[in-house]
Amino acid sequence: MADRRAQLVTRVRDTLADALGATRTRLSAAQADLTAGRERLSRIRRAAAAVPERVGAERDRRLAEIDARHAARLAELARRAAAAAEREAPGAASEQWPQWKATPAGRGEPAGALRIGAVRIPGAEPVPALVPLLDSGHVHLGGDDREGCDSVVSALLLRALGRAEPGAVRLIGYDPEHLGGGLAGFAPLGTAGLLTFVGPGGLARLLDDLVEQIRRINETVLAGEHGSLRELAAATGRRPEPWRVAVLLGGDELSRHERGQLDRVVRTGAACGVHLVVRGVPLPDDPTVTRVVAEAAGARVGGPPGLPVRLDPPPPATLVTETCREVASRVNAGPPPTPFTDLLPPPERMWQEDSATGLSAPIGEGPHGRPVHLTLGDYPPHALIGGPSGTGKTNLIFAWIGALAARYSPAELEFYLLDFKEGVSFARFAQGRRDPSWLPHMRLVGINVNTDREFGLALLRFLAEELRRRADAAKKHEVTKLAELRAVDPTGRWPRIVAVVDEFQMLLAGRDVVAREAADLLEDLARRGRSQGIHLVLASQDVRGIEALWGRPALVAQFTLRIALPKALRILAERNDAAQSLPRWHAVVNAESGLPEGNEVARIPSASDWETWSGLQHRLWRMRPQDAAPARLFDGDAIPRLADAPDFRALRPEAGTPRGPVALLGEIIDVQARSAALRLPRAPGRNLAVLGTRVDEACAVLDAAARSLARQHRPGTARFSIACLDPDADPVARALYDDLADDAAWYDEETVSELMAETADGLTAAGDPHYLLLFAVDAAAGSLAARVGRRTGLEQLRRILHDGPERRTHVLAWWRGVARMRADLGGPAARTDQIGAWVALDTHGGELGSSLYPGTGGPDWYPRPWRGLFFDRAVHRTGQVIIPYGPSR
Ligand SMILES: Nc1ncnc2c1ncn2[C@@H]1O[C@H](COP(=O)(O)OP(=O)(O)OP(=O)(O)O)[C@@H](O)[C@H]1O
Repeated sequence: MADRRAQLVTRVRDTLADALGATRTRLSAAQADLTAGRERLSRIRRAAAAVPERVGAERDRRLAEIDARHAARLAELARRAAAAAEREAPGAASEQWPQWKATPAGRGEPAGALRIGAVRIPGAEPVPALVPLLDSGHVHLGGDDREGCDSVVSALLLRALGRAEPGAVRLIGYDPEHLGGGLAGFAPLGTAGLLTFVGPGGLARLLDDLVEQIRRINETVLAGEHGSLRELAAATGRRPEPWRVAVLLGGDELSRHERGQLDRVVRTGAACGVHLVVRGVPLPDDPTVTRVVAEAAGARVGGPPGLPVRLDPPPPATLVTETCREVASRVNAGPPPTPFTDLLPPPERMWQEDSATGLSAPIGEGPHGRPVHLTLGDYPPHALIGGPSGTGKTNLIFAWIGALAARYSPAELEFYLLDFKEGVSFARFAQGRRDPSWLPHMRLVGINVNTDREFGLALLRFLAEELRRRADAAKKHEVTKLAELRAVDPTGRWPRIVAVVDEFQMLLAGRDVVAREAADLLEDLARRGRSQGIHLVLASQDVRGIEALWGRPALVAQFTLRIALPKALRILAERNDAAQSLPRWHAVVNAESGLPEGNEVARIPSASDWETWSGLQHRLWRMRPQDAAPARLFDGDAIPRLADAPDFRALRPEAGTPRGPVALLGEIIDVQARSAALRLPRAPGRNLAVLGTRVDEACAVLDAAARSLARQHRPGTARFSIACLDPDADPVARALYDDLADDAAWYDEETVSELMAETADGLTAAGDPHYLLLFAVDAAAGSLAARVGRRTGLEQLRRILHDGPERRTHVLAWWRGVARMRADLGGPAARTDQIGAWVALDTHGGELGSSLYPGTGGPDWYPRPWRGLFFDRAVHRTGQVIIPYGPSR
């Protein structure tokens, strides 16, 4: 029992132990679960707690991002708006006052809008607040901030002035309450007529006047061709009318008429450059009206309601007055000339015109901005230009030549130009050392010809010859005019010729043969040149020049084109005094022989300054035909060189003995730079005397003669005997002796008698040519007076002079005076026919009379430096002026 009990107890104990164990296990499992659950819970709680924080951060991040993008976009838009404003209102239109200066818009460039302040945009840079005015519309100011309005008015006016060329903006003020006080700073403009005030009660008249201007501009300036002055300026680059800005500052209520006129101006003014800036006068609603409201609380522009604007401070008073003073003084100084390029066709149209019927080119701008043309052809054929010194004659010639040269190719037009006043400005048409270009149309430029009237004569003779050639060709083709000749001979070269002679009165001055022949030639050319395409353009600063022509009514009548510069006298017809009131750089162009009804006033551009001219010349030079030769430049102040002379270069040794060798003595004053040539055939009298005391010139003549002769003989086939009797001539004679080398022999005072004796004795047969070059031969009179054998040296010399030439022995001798030569030839009454040719230097015409020159009294010759008069009795009727060649070494 006890066992059973014990067993039972044990079993129960076991069972309980098992149960306890199981329970413990479960408890610990449950506790583990509990811990895990708690942990999860706390994790979940933690996680749950983190969710809103994250969402918020994300939201904030996104918001910040949007803000930043917005701000950047706003800044970008503001920057773009500012950049656009900068473009729309460059320079003076928007610059801040401390740096402000006038920056006029270029020609044809729109004037743009004007800044009055800055648009306020919170968080962004301010954007300039612009108001369109010039060529665009009108501005109406309102609001109780009077000072704000005043500063807008002065800012607008100053900026408008600064954006336009001086004189291109005119202000009309109507300020009945303050009698102009509001515009006081602009008063200096009044001195140039750029600011006018209309008194109280004058509004109707002012508006009537504006309406009338608009009507006139529409009718005569725009003339149906352009919609507005802005379009005209864009198309042509010219602005023929100023902008007119009427500033109306308050006043009484408008009458019906005034209101009607004001409405008209608002609607139609902008196209004609007529604008209103108005305060205290209502303006009708119109797209052209910009409203600015300035209140104490702030200003707004555009609208209503408009954009909020912070107005700029007013421009400093000194800036306003200084600017206005400067503008006025520029205007008072006269209008600036139009640019030279206005006279030129665009590059692709250059050299496209045909000159068959005439030559036409603009010379400047007329009062309405239209070009004024100069035409040469059958009518008018020739032109006279007149104006006192400094009024722009030379410049006008440049402008005209440039305008023609750009239109017509060198095959259509040639120029010959002669300048009788001192100066070299025309030299640039020819090739120079500084600038290798030349004007391809220019055939001849004569400068510094004031003492060489013969050069003018040479040009006229040359043109007369050309006229004859053309007339002959016309006759051959049975036509009468150049246009017809060109039509029947299309392959011929028949350019029109324009010969310009500046200060031409010099040519006609004096009553000598040169003046007489020049006047005759001019008259003939003027009369007949018209139909053969030869046109004369004569310019003079001096009324005497014109009077020289006036004596020949037939000549004057041909010059139907007249161009008068300011204050020119006598160029226009008698009662036509239009030139007297011309402003600077203007000309009256008149193709009706100067009758008042033919007057056209042109503003002449500046064409003669170096850069302006060379721009065109270089362009045309690059276009020149391949075979184009530079113009001949005749410079009266320059000394030609024998080595450069075309006639000298052309000389070659002939096989055998040349039949008629030539001695070149100097350059002829003519169109082709030819040399004066003395032929030395085997014929009596073929000797040369150089007469005068000038050592350098005399040496130069003998030197050129000897060198040119030597060039025609092969070495060893001619003799040159050089006798030098004046130490001053020694260097030249020695250099010649050295250069002629074995062909030359040297003689001096001691040996000259031997030369005479030996030469005279050798004159029995014609051997090799022998040239005696005697420098200052009269200085040897003493030694030549002595006998050598049967005869004196002088007798030998006379014999050589007499018999030598037929035996190829020629004397080229320099005597320091006519009387000395005569003495050597046998006394005052001695014959001189063995002196077949002479060159007179400082020897007066009167001394050359009797047997040396045909007729009585000798030639018209007044000695001048580095010139000689050459006369060859075998070929000349009158003497020929020559320029000795410069030293050869
Ligand atoms: N249309 C013009 N616009 C601007 N400047 C000009 C104009 N015409 C001439 N000039 C200037 O005026 C000055 C005198 O001009 P120019 O030499 O042409 O006068 P001129 O009548 O030929 O005088 P002169 O007979 O004394 O030589 C020059 O400096 C020239 O540049």
